[in-house]
Amino acid sequence: MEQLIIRGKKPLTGEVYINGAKNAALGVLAAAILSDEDCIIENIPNVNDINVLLQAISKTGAKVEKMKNHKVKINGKGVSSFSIDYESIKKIRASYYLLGALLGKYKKAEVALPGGCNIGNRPIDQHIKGFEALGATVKVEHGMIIAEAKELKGANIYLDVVSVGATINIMLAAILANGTTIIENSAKEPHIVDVANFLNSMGADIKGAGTDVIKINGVEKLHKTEYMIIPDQIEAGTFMLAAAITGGDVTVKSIIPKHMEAISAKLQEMGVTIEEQDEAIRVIAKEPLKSTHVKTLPYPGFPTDMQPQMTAVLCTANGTSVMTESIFENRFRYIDELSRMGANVKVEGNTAIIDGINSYSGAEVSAPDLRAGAALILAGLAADGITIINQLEYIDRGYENIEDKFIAIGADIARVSNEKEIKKFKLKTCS
Ligand SMILES: CC(=O)N[C@H]1[C@@H](OP(=O)(O)OP(=O)(O)OC[C@H]2O[C@@H](n3ccc(=O)[nH]c3=O)[C@H](O)[C@@H]2O)O[C@H](CO)[C@@H](O)[C@@H]1O
Ligand SMILES: C=C(OP(=O)(O)O)C(=O)O
Repeated sequence: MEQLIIRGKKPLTGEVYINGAKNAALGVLAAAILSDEDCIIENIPNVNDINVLLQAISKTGAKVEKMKNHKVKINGKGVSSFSIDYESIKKIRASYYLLGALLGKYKKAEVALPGGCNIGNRPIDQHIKGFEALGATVKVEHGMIIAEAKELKGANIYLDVVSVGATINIMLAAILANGTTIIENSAKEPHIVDVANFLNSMGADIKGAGTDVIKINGVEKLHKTEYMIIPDQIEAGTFMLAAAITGGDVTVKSIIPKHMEAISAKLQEMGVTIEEQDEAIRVIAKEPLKSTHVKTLPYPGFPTDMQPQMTAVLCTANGTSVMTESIFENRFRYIDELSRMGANVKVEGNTAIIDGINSYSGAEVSAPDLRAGAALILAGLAADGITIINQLEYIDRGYENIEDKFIAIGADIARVSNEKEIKKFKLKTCS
C-alpha cells in the first residue's frame, strides 16, 4: 500500500509546470471517436482517470495509441462495440461522455452508470433530458444507461441546473444530428470551451461555448485534427495554494492566468501577492494569511474542485472564515481528516465555519476523494512534524507526479510503501 509522507513547515519556492487539464482531456478523448480519421491530441495528463478512459475507448474497437510527450492518437473508425460495462469505468465519472459520443455517431450506446468522486448525489437527469430532446429513447436498466435513436434531430434544450457534464454530453450527441441544437443555461467552464474548440477543429459547427447559450449546427462528418489541451486550472490552483499555505514564493507556469481569476482574487483578499505573467502566475506569501469568505459557483465563480484545498488554507488564516459549497451537497467529508491535524472547523449543512489555528500538527490521515487528498497534502506541507496520507488512488486520479512536483519546489515529501522507506524519509528530513 502506497502512502505519501510529508515533513511540513518548509516554505515552497521555485517554478512548477502545470499539465493539461484532466477534465478537458476526458471530454476531448471521448469526442475523438466521433471522427473516422486520426485525431492527435497533445498535453494529455498521465493520470489514472485518463488511462481508464483510454482503455474503455479502445474496448469499443477505436484505435488508441499513447505516443511520447503526453500525446495520444485516436481513430474512431473501428468502433464496433457500443457497450461499456461497469468494471471498465467504475472509478471514473467522465465515462458518461462515451454515451454522448457513441449515441451521436452510431445512434446507440450502453454505458454503465458513472462513478467518480463521492461528493454527494450526482444525478444525470439533465444528460438524459438532452438526449431525449434530440430524439433518443433512454432507459436505465441493471446499472446501465441505454440510449438509442433512429435519427437525432437538433432541439432547444434548457438545462435546469448548470452542468458541465450535461453540457459536454449534449454537445457530443448533437454534433452529427440533423439541424440546429441550442443548449441554454449551459456551463461555461474552460473545459467546455476546450471540447468545443477541439470539435470545431474537426469540422463541427459550435458557437457560443463559454457563454450560457451554445448553438450547434449539425454537420455530416468530422475529419482529422491535431489539438492541444488547455492547462489544468485545478492543478494550477492547488500549487498556488501550496505557495500560500507554506509562506512560499512559487511561479506556477504553463497556465492561462484568466482561468485562475477567482482563485487569485481570493488569495489577494487573504494578503497574498499575485503577479500575473503571460502564461504564469507568481504567488508570494510573506504575510500571515487573513481570513475570508468563499462560495463555490459555476465558472467564472470559485471552482468546487478547489474547495477542499482552499478550506485547508483558510484553516491557517487569522480569524474566522466561511466556506459555502453550493455545487455538491456532500463535499466536506474530508473535514474529519483535517481535524485530526488540528483544524478547527464546524460544518453546518453546506457551510463550513473555519476558525484559524496557529499551525496544523502532522498526523496519519486518509484521502476520501481526489481534491480532498490534495487538501490533505497542503495541510501536511504546512504542519508541524510528519503527516502520512493513505488512499492515494484518489489523488492519482487527477494529479500527475504530484510528489515530484512538490519536491522540485522544496517540499519534503515522498511516496513510500513500507516501514523501511518511512524510517529513511524521517532520518533524511529530520535535520
Ligand atoms: C469529469 C468532470 O469534468 N468532472 C467535473 C464536472 O462534474 P459533473 O459533470 O459531474 O458536474 P456537473 O457540473 O454536472 O454538476 C453540477 C451540479 O449539477 C447537478 N446535476 C448535474 C447533472 C445532472 O444531470 N443533474 C444534476 O442535478 C450535480 O448534482 C451538481 O450539483 O463538473 C464538476 C463541477 O464543476 C466538477 O466538480 C467535476 O470535477
Ligand atoms: C470531482 C472531480 O472529478 P469527477 O467529477 O471525475 O469525480 C474532480 O476532478 O475534482
